[in-house]
Amino acid sequence: MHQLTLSDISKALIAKEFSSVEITSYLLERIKQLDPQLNSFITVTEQLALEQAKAADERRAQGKYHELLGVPIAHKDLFCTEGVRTSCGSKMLDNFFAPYNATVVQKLINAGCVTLGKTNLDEFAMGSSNESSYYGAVKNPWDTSRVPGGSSGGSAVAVAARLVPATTGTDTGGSIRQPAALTGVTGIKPTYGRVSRWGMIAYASSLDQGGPIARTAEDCALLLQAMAGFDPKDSTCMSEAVPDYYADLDKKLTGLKVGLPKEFFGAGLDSRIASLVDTAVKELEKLGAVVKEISLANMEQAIPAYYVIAPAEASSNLSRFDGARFGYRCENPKDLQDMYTRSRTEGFGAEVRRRIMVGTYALSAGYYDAYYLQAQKIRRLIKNDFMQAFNEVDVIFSPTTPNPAWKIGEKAGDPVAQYLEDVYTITANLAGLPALSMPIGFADGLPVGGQLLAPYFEEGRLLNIAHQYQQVTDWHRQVPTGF
Ligand SMILES: NC(=O)C[C@H](N)C(=O)O
Repeated sequence: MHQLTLSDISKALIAKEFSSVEITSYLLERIKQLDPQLNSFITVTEQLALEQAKAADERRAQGKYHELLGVPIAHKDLFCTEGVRTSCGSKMLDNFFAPYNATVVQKLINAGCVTLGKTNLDEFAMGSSNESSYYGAVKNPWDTSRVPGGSSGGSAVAVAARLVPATTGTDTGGSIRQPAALTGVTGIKPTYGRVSRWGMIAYASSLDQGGPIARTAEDCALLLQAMAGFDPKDSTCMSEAVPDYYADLDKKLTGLKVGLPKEFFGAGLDSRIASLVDTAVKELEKLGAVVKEISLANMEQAIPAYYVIAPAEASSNLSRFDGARFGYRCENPKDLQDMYTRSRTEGFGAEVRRRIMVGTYALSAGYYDAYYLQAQKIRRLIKNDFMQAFNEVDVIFSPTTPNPAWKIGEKAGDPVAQYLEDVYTITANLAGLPALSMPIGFADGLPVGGQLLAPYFEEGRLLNIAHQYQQVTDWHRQVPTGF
């Protein structure tokens, strides 16, 4: 049963081959047995899941219909879930039980999804390896001595290890696509404003975007359909109508113009990944695509710009965690100042503290012009590069990451080495564009992802291309040994 995809499960539930309670109990048991070696869940909501599954079966018996009715999923533990711990991977929120559901969570509940639990992540989504979680590192099921990527590492691993057919994730600089690539699954970061951020604990508000992680593009389409759409509670959420992603999946790719940005294939790219991207491009050509070299000239500036803007926004967003209103408070504070200082020092891990300090510095008087303002100017140049490229091509293709999964601990002492792993993913966030990662092969047994980027609100195009690619390849069907 665990090898079934989200859409297989949806169809089987509709055909009454099994009930939601049956598939839910089965997966809960599987999580119990297998997750101790992976650590992909922070909280398993067994009782809630069984109640929701029972309710879904009852709704179905009454003739109610939704593709997702009774389908089990899990949420990255930074989406607020009513009455359930929402930790953000931090000691700071270890005792925080959200009093309400994030819009994404509520929309999926309304559709009839069953919540199996909350998945592990880098603390406050800051990281590319899932090692910074207060709840411990997540292991990659393809090689448990390696990282799964981050920050949505738990979400990607739970899908890759067949513990759950699909999960939600969030992506600020690659947090959906990079772990999807490193674990051999499919994930899409929608256009900024496509999915509501209400109830998603904020990291960098101008970059954060929620999206689905699943085994196939088809499953991502199903889930995104239910997640996307206008929300009056998020002022940056767009009112653009949500197209039928599922209906577009079967479109042929004849004449599709695919751009290969030359800057994404330079120094630093693992040669095994370069050759897998090459093979994937040939596959797209066989499907009718026309390939063209393009240039995204300012891409080299993306990492420095992102690692000023994201920490700057984080330093502001995380100021609310002061020991007074939310989460962790230190023992026996001497006075108010001592409470703030010790609660924050003890409640946040090293990487979060580093980013708060970098961000506070970049925003402080005298340095604002030198760093933050410059970074914003680069951001605009990167967006302009994309706009120009999309005058020439329909979609851009690149590697998702420069390297496959590395050993746990290997880059732990060198934050910049980790930041460099985001080199191909962060431009989409800086420009606000939709981007998808799909499995395109293996480098010595480790999964490799290919990234597709499209113009604003063209999520349907990305899902269509990935779906067509997945009809003629079987990388997404490979299963890690033992799962
Ligand atoms: N949140 C993300 O998208 C991950 C990114 N590597 C970061 O640490 O900012």
